[in-house]
Amino acid sequence: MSASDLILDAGAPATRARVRVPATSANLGCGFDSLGMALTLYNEFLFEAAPQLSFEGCEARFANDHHLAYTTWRRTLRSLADESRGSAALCDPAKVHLSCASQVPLSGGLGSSSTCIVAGIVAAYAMAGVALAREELLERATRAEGHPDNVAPASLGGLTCSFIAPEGQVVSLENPVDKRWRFVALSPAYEVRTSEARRVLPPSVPLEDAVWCLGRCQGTIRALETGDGALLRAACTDRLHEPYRKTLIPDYEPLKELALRLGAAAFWISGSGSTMIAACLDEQTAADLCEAVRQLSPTVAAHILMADNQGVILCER
Ligand SMILES: Nc1ncnc2c1ncn2[C@@H]1O[C@H](COP(=O)(O)OP(=O)(O)OP(=O)(O)O)[C@@H](O)[C@H]1O
Ligand SMILES: N[C@@H](CCO)C(=O)O
Repeated sequence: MSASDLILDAGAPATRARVRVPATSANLGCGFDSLGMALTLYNEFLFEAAPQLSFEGCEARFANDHHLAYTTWRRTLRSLADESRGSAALCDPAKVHLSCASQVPLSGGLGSSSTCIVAGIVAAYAMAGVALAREELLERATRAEGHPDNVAPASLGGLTCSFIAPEGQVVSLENPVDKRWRFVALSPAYEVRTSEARRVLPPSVPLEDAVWCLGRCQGTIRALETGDGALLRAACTDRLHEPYRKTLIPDYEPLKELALRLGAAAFWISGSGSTMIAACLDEQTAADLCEAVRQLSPTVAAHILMADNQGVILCER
């Protein structure tokens, strides 16, 4: 195994671990359930041995033993102990303080659940002192999330194209994103749950719609890699999920019309929504769009982001 295959080196067992995980935009239009990209918006989680179980920095509804980062951390520690790997002696799952600093909106579409899952796994390995290989992180995180398109870029950074091989192995191909791209994330105040957004999809799609997306996927990857706005405009449109899901997002049509009129190269529903992304090739277009969105839809939060080409990092242990 080469050093680049490792997310984390083995070390001494530790009583604390602080992990930072980027937000992610899945699908990128035509790459339903396979493309994803990490963005410069972060959730940070500090796990620390404490006299009792306690939570800080998260909404009251999550401050309990069902918190997704906590349950993932606890399950991962148990599984490492079952496999007799590392030492969990310093971290009693019932006695931990979880402190969260969250930038990723909870309205959905920017991979907030993946930040919890990836952080819980990395923190458990760090505290047990076990080395973590990228394949192992991808497989554990995909099993927990159900699909790899958010957890892969959250783990590895950049733009990833992922699929699950017949033997169950998660394959994820990384592509760096051109630094000129600015991604304007538009997050309405209302939430769209992934489960609800999957329910509105048809069980099968016409062959021509599947074909529509195949070539466009490669075009979208190339355009994001090279900063080719005309190619992104031509390639980045979808027929597999957006036509069905836009009905769940009342702001979709007016914001798409506005973004394309002001010069964005492409506009997509981020993940399963409700967040939407406008891809712009320069800072000024992105700033103009934010200002126009403030006028048109003041309840929609607008963030100008870049691609994160790094993925999860262990900040301290
Ligand atoms: N910061 C957080 N703290 C605790 N739980 C969280 C947090 N973020 C997400 N979750 C859990 O994940 C659920 C949201 O997952 P969901 O997949 O619907 O949204 P998402 O990951 O933001 O969207 P998408 O996968 O479309 O990008 C929440 O209901 C909660 O259970
Ligand atoms: N690919 C997933 C991402 C959301 O988690 C979907 O669109 O349902």
